[in-house]
Amino acid sequence: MSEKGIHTDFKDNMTYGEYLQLDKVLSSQERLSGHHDEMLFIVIHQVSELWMKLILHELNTAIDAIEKDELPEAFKMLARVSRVQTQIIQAWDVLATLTPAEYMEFRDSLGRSSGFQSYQNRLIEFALGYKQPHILKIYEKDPELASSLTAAYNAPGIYDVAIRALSRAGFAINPDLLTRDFSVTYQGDPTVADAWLEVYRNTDKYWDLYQLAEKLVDIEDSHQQWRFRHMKTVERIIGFKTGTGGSSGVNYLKSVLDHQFFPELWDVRTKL
Ligand code: HEM
Ligand SMILES: N[C@@H](CC(=O)c1ccccc1NC=O)C(=O)O
Repeated sequence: MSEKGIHTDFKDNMTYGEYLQLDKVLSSQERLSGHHDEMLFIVIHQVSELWMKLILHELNTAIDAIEKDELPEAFKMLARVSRVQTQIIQAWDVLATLTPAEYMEFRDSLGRSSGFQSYQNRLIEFALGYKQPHILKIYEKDPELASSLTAAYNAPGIYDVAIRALSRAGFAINPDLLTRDFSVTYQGDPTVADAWLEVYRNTDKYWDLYQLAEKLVDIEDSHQQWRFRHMKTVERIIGFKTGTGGSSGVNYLKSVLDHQFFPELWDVRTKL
């Protein structure tokens, strides 16, 4: 687990600012409009992107751990993801102090840029299994980004590896699911529903799989809360104006709330 020893260029007299590369981090808040409130807008996005970086780091390592049946290690990372999600959900309270009039003072200086282009948000949604072909087109002009996004797009998401763990634990999972085309968003399967039902009915016997399922529910729940707070904060700031990224705005953000990442983990609750 430890990455110690990879780097050999430690400096005895290294300072706090050098270690954290604060020269780069703290010189990256350029208010294009010069408006006072644009600082809040930039900082909230940068903080969110930094937390997304940690989410991805944990989520991708958790995916590898689940593939290796190292579930306790995965739980540790998924619990951390949940805590970080709490932070980015609460960040909306800070942004909500931005009034419509304040935002309109600098909105034009954002041009056509939009959170729609957040590369890390896409990677998170891919890791959670939400794949939509039109998303890759957003990044066509940047071949480097496009190729690493495509790799994540084609790779199994966390729910795909959880389904493979169910199969390894002896559940009769539809074999097509184990080697399916992972670039297609998972649509649900009765064999997976049956397996989770068995896990939830026999929690003592399948304690680790039950823990895994509940950790996944925590993460989906929080991801949806984040999306909902985004949608509602956007509504209070720009109402139903169209988005700078070219979408309908709030109505588009409402429509993505419909997607369920781990459908059987929600359905099982009705059956218990
Ligand atoms: C005043 C604040 C904000 C407004 C008015 C706003 C507005 C919007 C709108 C209208 C969209 C739809 C795409 C478009 O047409 O532009 C969008 C997408 C998005 N925004 Fe924001 N946003 C705000 C703050 C944030 C913050 C703080 C984040 C955090 C990183 C963020 C992340 C995203 C993401 C990831 C999407 C893509 C959502 C998806 O496609 O599912 N936004 N935003
Ligand atoms: N889509 C927003 C603009 C926006 O929020 C934004 C612009 C540049 C960088 C990040 C942004 N945040 C989230 O979408 C709007 O329509 O006002």
